[in-house]
Amino acid sequence: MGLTDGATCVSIGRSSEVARNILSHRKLAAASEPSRIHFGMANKTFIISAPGKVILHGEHAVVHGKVALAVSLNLKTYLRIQPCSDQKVQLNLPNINVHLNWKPAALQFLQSAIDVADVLNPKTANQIQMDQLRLFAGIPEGSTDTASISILCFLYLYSAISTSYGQIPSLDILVWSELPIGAGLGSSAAYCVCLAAALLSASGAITCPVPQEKDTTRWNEDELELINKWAFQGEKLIHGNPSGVDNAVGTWGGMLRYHAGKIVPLSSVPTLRILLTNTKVSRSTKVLVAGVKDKLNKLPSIIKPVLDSIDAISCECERVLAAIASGIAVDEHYRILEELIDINQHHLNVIGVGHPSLDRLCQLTATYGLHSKLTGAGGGGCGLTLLRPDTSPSMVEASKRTLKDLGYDCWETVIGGSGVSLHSPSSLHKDIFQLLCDVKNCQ
Ligand SMILES: Nc1ncnc2c1ncn2[C@@H]1O[C@H](COP(=O)(O)OP(=O)(O)O)[C@@H](O)[C@H]1O
Ligand SMILES: C[C@@](O)(CCOP(=O)(O)O)CC(=O)O
Ligand SMILES: [Mg+2]
Repeated sequence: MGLTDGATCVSIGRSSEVARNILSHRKLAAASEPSRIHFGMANKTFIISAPGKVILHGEHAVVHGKVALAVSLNLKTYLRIQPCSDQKVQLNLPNINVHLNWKPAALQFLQSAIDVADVLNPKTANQIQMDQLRLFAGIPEGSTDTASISILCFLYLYSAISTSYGQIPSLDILVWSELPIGAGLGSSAAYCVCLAAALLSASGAITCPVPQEKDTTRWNEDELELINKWAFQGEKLIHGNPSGVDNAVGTWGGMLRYHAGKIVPLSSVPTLRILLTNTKVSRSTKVLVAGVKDKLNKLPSIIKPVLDSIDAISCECERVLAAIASGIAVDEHYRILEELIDINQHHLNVIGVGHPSLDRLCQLTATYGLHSKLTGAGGGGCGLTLLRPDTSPSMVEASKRTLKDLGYDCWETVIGGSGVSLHSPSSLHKDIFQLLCDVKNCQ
């Protein structure tokens, strides 16, 4: 589908016939009139957001086919996309100080290296393709720094999506996140979900449901599925072996039960009060996930039962949350939730993803009668603390003060917001819009 900017008529997508047929068969293409995307000027900017996530239970075990419960956060990653009159593809990643541009003709060379057999079921990048992308970007072999990984992830999604669905024209992409990066709150997945949604829209593979003034819209279910699949390919590049839970939350939002690729939204959940603490100890999800796999391979009879127990914790937690939501024995069920948090934190230490900074978090909150565990990949990063409905504001303030004295960031969070969305600029908080516009525009 061609996405056009009325007067200036900037076409930003021409799907190949093959992709168009498949997609229209799946009702992915616009049903009637083609959608219009308005690019070019400040007021024609197009903005996409995807939320971060908190894993309540099941991190790491979920990589090995166990159940995880995860919920979206009110902290998001934002992507600004606009056409670039300068015949360039620009990538601005202000969080990590990356500002690059390429000639589309040069990127076309990359597309010939990416073989995409099935547009609805994207294949994982192979080593030869990754080497081509790396050489193209001038990234030395074995580089694992943040910038290199983020650039490779963009180049892969750009090349594979334009090979699959249609040439992506010159455009200026900026991704900025209010999430701490590399801290267990799913910034990598939010980055991939935003990129997948933007590039699929620009290629014409999915529609562009342009939001009304001051409004936000979302894609239809088939389109969300496609966004999620491509975001998962991006996560593979960043994480090595992701479970898919983070990109599922980034795509659909809300609270989910994730089990071996099966995503079930949880309908019966109480409003949970959660304190999030960022220990600011940096770590890499990829390294931690690989460490658990090594332990499992080395000591299967010891580690497997731990993962089974984490699975049981997630299932029990789901049951208890439903009971609380129905108002059944709320106090008693909160006690069970606290116990599950304590047990899981011990398990996560056993499988080697704890950290002294997280131990301190747990000990400190325990002095206030509160229960904490790491969330996400661990090894530092963030932990969550469950607050009861009746935990007093003074108790929360006191624990926050003590944690901040340790140098940690600490805030009570809002959970359960929507997944990947398209925003009209006027629907965004003006500070966020300003921030997205302040970063250098396409010349
Ligand atoms: N806003 C962003 N801009 C650029 N890269 C990002 C952004 N958010 C995430 N990333 C990429 O994701 C990586 C962090 O992923 P990961 O280690 O899984 O931590 P987490 O997902 O818990 O934040 C970063 O090193 C970077 O490559
Ligand atoms: C450890 C894991 O369960 C979650 C990782 O989350 P994060 O990247 O630390 O936000 C890995 C995964 O599920 O892919
Ligand atoms: Mg991640």
